[in-house]
Amino acid sequence: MVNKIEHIGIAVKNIEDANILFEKMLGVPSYKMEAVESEGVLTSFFQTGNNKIELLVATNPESPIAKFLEKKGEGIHHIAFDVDDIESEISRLKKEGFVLINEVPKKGADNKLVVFLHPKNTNGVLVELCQEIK
Ligand SMILES: C[C@@H](C(=O)O)C(=O)SCCNC(=O)CCNC(=O)[C@H](O)C(C)(C)COP(=O)(O)OP(=O)(O)OC[C@H]1O[C@@H](n2cnc3c(N)ncnc32)[C@H](O)[C@@H]1OP(=O)(O)O
Ligand SMILES: [Co+2]
Repeated sequence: MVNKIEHIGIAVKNIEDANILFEKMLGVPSYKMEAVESEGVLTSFFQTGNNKIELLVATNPESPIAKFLEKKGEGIHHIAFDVDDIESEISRLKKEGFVLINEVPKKGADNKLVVFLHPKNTNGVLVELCQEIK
């Protein structure tokens, strides 16, 4: 079962500038910055009530964020849903015919295991499922 929107990922070109902008907008500073080498990203997190905003900048040219910025420009990149049991969600969604980009959960940012659903089969929305690592 999906609990809630955990975060919304936003692709940006310059994370320092975006940090200043989002701090002004939300009235709170970024609470953490974390690089995820396997994804080629540097992230910055803002708490917004029960949910978060994740700013993402590319750290190498092969990064999904670099490709996204090239094709679409800055903007909303993905929606992440919080789940209790990522393995059971993976089997449920596979049975429902969804295409997973990775079937084995990988380590994401902010202490999470993550998998992605391909946007081609989800009305053009890149969906991330994440489970807290306990
Ligand atoms: C750290 C972690 C965390 O929160 O813990 C994160 O969020 S990491 C966040 C960064 N990591 C990821 O995004 C990992 C999962 N993403 C991927 O594997 C990739 O970005 C894909 C989604 C498979 C797209 O790959 P790639 O750009 O190489 O393929 P492609 O250019 O052929 O794109 C295939 C089609 O998907 C579209 N497409 C690409 N990225 C998209 C996005 N974010 N939202 C919606 N559509 C998107 C393209 O426009 C294209 O559509 P057309 O065919 O119509 O032209
Ligand atoms: Co994310």
